[in-house]
Amino acid sequence: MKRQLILEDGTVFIGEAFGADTERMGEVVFNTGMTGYQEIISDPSYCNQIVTLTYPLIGNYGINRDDFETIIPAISGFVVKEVADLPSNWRSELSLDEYFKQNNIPGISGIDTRKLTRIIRQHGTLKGALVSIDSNPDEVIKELRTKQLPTDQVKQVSTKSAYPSPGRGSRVVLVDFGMKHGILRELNKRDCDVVVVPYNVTAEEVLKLRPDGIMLSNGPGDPKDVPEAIEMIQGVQGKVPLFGICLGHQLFALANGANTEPLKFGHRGSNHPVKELATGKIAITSQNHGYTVEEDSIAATALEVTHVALNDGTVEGLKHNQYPAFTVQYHPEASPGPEDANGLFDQFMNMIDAAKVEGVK
Ligand SMILES: N[C@@H](CCC(=O)O)C(=O)O
Repeated sequence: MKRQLILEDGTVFIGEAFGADTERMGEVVFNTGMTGYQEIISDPSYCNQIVTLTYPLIGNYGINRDDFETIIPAISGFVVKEVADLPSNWRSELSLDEYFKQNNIPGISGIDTRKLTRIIRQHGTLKGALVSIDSNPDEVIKELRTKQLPTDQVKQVSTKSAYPSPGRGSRVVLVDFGMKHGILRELNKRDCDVVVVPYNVTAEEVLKLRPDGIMLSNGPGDPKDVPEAIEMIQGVQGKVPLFGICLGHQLFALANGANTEPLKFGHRGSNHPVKELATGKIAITSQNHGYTVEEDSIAATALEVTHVALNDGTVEGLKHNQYPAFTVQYHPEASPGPEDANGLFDQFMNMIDAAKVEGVK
């Protein structure tokens, strides 16, 4: 069966349908990772996005029980050059086609993903739709140009109520803006007594849980669409050590008076080099973000830039000058991707231990 991928700039791609027989609209973005498609399709930060992978053969090791980043995937659609019909791996339980059918996600293959990626790079991120071969492209293009995509993605993917993930170590309140399981895995590995809370938790509710540390998760969309989280961060920082990842990093910046802005086409891949300014050390990192903290907005705040991207010089890490609080734009939990930055979770544990002895100031 044929299917169309239509972009708001008027480009129409025709390819083979796989996955669910349904139509979806979303922001079209590309990821350059050569492996890790299972983690990518289950990363809640891709909510409302149609993702294309630049690596040409996808699905060859199937879908397994262990590599999910969430239970219910939030991605809107998937675009590949070639999809493997017969996955081969000892852990594989489903093909990509079967998984997408089960989760009502449409896919398209047989597309020139190099051409698509070039269009996104030149035009910037743009809206697109996966529609049936019978749809009229002109009507779809008109709809893409006039219709706004939803801005409540964080609400869509965050937990509705708090739940524990118990351990015997430090109590960490993990604010779920669309949390990847990898973050919870890293905290559990360190025996943290984690309480996962919804995105709209108040500072009072967080402090009532008597946390030793607060973790701000990744999540989809524009950080400016989550004002309640900015207020919460202002109410907890300086009282408890804090660590933020990706959307959590952007929200921390906004809470301290810095600004965020959209990148032309984002950073999405598993080999983005990042430099730590204090040591000059380079880490190869996993990234997935469409927004960035505006560098010029930081000077007037109590924040300091700790890390920068080597590809384009954008801000990749921040710390607070007075409080035990630091954040990164990239993904130290990896999944997928390199684990060079995993030590940041240990840094957070050390910060928590120091605060237990010395207090937070
Ligand atoms: N949604 C934010 C953050 C992504 C994330 O937290 O993974 C962005 O695209 O910049």
